[in-house]
Amino acid sequence: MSKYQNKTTVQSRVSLQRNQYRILDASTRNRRLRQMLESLERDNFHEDPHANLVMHKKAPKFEDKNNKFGLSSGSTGRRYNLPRSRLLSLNALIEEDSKNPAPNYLSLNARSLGDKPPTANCAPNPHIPNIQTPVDAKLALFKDIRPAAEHHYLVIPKEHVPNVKYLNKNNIPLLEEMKSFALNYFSTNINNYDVNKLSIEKLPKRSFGVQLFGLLCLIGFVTFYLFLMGDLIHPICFKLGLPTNRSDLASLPYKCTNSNFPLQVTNNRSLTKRLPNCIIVGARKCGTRALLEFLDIHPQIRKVTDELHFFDDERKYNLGLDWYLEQMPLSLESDVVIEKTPAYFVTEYVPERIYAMNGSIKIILIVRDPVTRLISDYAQLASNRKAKKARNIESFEELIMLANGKINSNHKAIRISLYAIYFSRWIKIHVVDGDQFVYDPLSELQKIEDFLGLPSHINRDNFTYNTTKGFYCIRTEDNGQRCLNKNKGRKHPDIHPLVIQKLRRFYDPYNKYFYKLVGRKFAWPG
Ligand SMILES: Nc1ncnc2c1ncn2[C@@H]1O[C@H](COP(=O)(O)OS(=O)(=O)O)[C@@H](OP(=O)(O)O)[C@H]1O
Repeated sequence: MSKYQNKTTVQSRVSLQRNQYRILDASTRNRRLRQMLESLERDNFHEDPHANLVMHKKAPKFEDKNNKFGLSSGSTGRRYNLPRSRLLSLNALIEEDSKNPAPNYLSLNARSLGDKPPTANCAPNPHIPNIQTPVDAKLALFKDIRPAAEHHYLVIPKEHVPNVKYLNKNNIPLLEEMKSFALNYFSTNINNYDVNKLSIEKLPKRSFGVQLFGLLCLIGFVTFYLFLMGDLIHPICFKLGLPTNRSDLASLPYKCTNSNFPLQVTNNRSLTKRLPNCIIVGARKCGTRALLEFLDIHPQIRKVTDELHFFDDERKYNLGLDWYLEQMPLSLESDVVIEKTPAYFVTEYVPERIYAMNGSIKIILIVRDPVTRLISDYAQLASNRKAKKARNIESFEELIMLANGKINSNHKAIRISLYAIYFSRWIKIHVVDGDQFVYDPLSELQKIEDFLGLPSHINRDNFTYNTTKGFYCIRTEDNGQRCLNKNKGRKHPDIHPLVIQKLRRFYDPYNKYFYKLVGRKFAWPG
């Protein structure tokens, strides 16, 4: 073979390889694109800004044998666990439901919270550190055992203030006293301190203060932290522990009053972390966030802000109920603690896990017109993909329809709107009309107060209509409004009427069956 021929052969081999590479590259690119879209889709299912719960670093490891709550970590495969991959035709669904009576969770190792509420650890610490200072009749001042600065002291009132959330303007004299007590100590004992570094915080659980006053079993004393040399500076009013919706703090110190708060709780010593006695399980994109925020107006409702995904996410569930409990807000025994995670409604093994935790837990489901829900889901997906600069955003039709023009009943978003197939797994469930909730939140909220056995509290004055957003928002104390963020109430894409019609036909029988199961009609077009 001549040198020239040899060179040509090598060249053609190179170009062949290049061609092969090109082919390979294209498929790799496709694969990557697909993976990217899939991961975007996964992301999309955690879109609520409150869904990004950071896992606690010190979360206890969960092992079945050590599980003091007696939960099993897996599904027992009961009949009410409809396999996720199987979409029953309506007739098959009705037949299956009629063959099986309502699920009975009594055989689960259920425990009621009322029996023995799990409490946070309030035992006195045997290693009480050196108290450095005067302890006057009303207040105590001592050095923090884990100082965040060279001089880091705490002032704690002996009077019981369960939590910063319970402060109101009546407590201003106490706060003033705490402040001057601290300043007095510093001016006589320490040089060179900076009064701007005085702050109020919720006392962290298991901190020295809690341990020291552990006999009183109080978590969340109001404490003054003096960070004399540290960087931790924030305004004097309540950085921690006060949900923003309840804050009307502006920058004014001590302006922590909110008429919704119970003013007198000083005799109630049972403020502690409790597992939820109510869960909003779904459905996704039906108004779960607005529902939670609006319910939180009630003084006896304590919400968990983040979507915890405890029961549907194996990683979280394996951390055990100790971890779950840790995420709960402080509450009184008479309070209702509510968590919301919309993925619970459609995840087959979740009901069993929830009822194993608490057999008498109250469940809330909010639903809306299935087609609008589906479009809302798509609007979110498209917006997330756009935000992540995805090159290929499928159209709504591409996602929900098969090439033969049929509805793609395996598409997750399509299935979430098939409320009837998930509904019968739940007991003690109250259903909220999400479409009605947009126009008249109060009537739906009042029904929930009733369902939860709470005194009626939420009223018309708690809301104000935001014409720009087209939604009700919470009226704040200064007559302003607090609305949900812009992820709620996105513009929906225009969908061809024929596609809408097809979807309506697809959902109609399932909707009718759902009405029957719930015992209530919804005004969803058929
Ligand atoms: N008061 C108020 N303010 C804002 N938004 C409201 C309100 N009430 C109900 N909704 C509807 O809530 C829809 C979002 O539902 P979710 O909060 O369940 O979404 S998520 O699953 O948590 O992502 C959201 O859906 P889209 O309009 O499709 O974005 C809203 O229609």
